[in-house]
Amino acid sequence: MIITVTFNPAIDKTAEVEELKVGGLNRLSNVMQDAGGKGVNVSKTIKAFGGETLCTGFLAGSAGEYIDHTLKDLHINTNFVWVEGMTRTNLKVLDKDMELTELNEAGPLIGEVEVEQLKQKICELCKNDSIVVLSGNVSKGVDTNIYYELINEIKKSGSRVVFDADGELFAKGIQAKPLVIKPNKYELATYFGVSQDVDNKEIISLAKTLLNEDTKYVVVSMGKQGAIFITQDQVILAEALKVEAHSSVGAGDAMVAGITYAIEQGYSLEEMIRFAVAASAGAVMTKGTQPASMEVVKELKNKVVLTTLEEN
Ligand SMILES: Nc1ncnc2c1ncn2[C@@H]1O[C@H](COP(=O)(O)OP(=O)(O)O)[C@@H](O)[C@H]1O
Ligand SMILES: O=P(O)(O)OC[C@H]1O[C@](O)(COP(=O)(O)O)[C@@H](O)[C@@H]1O
Repeated sequence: MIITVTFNPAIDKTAEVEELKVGGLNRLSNVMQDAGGKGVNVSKTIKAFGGETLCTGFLAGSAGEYIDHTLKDLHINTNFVWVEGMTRTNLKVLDKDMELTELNEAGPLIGEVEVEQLKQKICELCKNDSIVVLSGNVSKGVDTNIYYELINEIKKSGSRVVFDADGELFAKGIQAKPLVIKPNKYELATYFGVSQDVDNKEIISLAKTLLNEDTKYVVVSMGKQGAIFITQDQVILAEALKVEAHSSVGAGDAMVAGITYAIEQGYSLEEMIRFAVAASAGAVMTKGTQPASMEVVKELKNKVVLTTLEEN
């Protein structure tokens, strides 16, 4: 079972505008909304692959109810901790050139008691063959040490962790050595304090320092430039697929879902990469944060171009 944890889910509102005018009036078209947030998107994608998944995290108010119902309608198991306030709504605006502007709310304030409830719930849900995806921002009131603590607890139960966060959450979380880390290029550059224009050679040498006895995969996603998969034995560059883009929101989450599903299914590294890159390209082809179907992903995965950059 793949368990996803979303500390700060969101209704993702995606809308289009000809040209975004900062400080001006923008009239939006093609507005749509999805149940979102990083882990929620991962679960939606796993379900689209035919996998079994459960979503946990915090939900609040009518926006939380919308997310819970939407997931249940998709036959995704949910087991959230309900808190006071309102789950956030994040606005994603795409202009005619597919340039994306994201306006993400902070989310409800979470108290220590609720954090403890969620920690306990996650520990109860973990079986020794579970894979737990910890991804995304946390709301106010949650200590940035949270992922570090959770990864340690989850590993004690014998479960494996796939981790996708940024800033302090990332910096602290990776110290607990999750199985997989998926920073994007900018998150990696920020963590190491290097230029955002970092080249592939430097990305690889920095990412390699994050590998250890437990962290076996570091995946650096680079948007349209593809992704680099780094393990102790191999470094593989996967080009992004050239697809008709409708929304890149959720592409990273689809990649995380692809990696997680591949690990659960016991795919080879090459199959994992093909699957993850195809899943992310498939997500780009759909509007909003809708996942691509398994049929589309299977078709796309044969088109992924891989280059082995290093092999031991
Ligand atoms: N415009 C695009 N066309 C095709 N694939 C894309 C595009 N944008 C992203 N992807 C795929 O999605 C993956 C994750 O995207 P990225 O933007 O790096 O993640 P994140 O959302 O976590 O920042 C990329 O490695 C790539 O394979
Ligand atoms: O938790 P964060 O970092 O605020 O991100 C939340 C947002 O990220 C998303 O999960 C999309 O993430 P990606 O584009 O990185 O896949 C949205 O659904 C959501 O609004």
